[in-house]
Amino acid sequence: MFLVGLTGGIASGKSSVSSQLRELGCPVIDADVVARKVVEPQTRAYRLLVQHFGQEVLLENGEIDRQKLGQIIFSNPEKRRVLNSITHPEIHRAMLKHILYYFIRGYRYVILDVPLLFETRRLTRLMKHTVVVYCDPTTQLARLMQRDGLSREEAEQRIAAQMPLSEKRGLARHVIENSGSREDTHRQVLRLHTALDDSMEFLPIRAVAVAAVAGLGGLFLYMVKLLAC
Ligand SMILES: CC(C)(COP(=O)(O)OP(=O)(O)OC[C@H]1O[C@@H](n2cnc3c(N)ncnc32)[C@H](O)[C@@H]1O)[C@@H](O)C(=O)NCCC(=O)NCCS
Ligand SMILES: Nc1ncnc2c1ncn2[C@@H]1O[C@H](COP(=O)(O)OP(=O)(O)OP(=O)(O)O)[C@@H](O)[C@H]1O
Repeated sequence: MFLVGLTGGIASGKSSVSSQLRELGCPVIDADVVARKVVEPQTRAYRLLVQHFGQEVLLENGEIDRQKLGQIIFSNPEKRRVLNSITHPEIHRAMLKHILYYFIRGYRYVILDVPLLFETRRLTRLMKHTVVVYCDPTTQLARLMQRDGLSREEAEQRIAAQMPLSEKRGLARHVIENSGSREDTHRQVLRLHTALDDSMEFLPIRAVAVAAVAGLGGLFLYMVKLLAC
């Protein structure tokens, strides 16, 4: 099995592309969804968040107030670093479990939708393919302001909290240009899907695992036979 890292900038269109890939039958793990699960009440990350950011980042029902936490961390790099140091190890652990699930089910590849893929070098090294969903800066800003109801200043702050999208584009093996129409993007997604389906596994891990188990089984039987003689 191999891993495909799908990334981009905030509001560049990752979710739109990943939902099209899901419709084509690809397994996709969404880091934003995982990130929400790992900070649910009773979790370790939740307790650490309350310890560091205080009760004021909680809603009345005890859940994390994501809007409030977002306002704090996107305007303060040090607090963002603290949030990342609490959540990222938990996110990576949970994603590994999802990957194992797909591995056991026999999928050839899994797509990881990770906004901060290139900001986290440890993860990047594990990817056979990297895909950046790109759109031009003006379009990105306009889409972000419209989708999240942010002022220009707030939206610019959030974009500045990530590695520049143009830099990410230079690091990726595949680029999906999403400044144009949804149809245009869909055509590129279809091409990417074909490329992934045609991609060879560098190391057929599944076959190696099966061979290793079969080999150990054979050795065991041989030993049993020897001892029985
Ligand atoms: C800051 C939080 C509370 C805002 O929650 P909210 O529901 O409003 O947004 P959501 O989680 O859907 O994220 C939206 C986008 O913001 C960007 N973003 C999120 N966290 C970060 C971060 N720490 N640094 C830079 N950009 C970020 C990503 O592009 C993401 O796709 C939340 O994003 C969070 O807990 N972030 C820390 C975990 C993280 O790094 N998640 C990104 C996936 S690894
Ligand atoms: N080709 C397109 N044409 C018009 N609107 C688009 C296009 N692609 C995406 N959008 C819109 O732009 C916004 C951002 O897209 P999307 O939510 O897919 O981005 P994202 O990269 O997943 O964002 P985030 O990093 O915040 O999770 C959404 O409102 C989406 O509907």
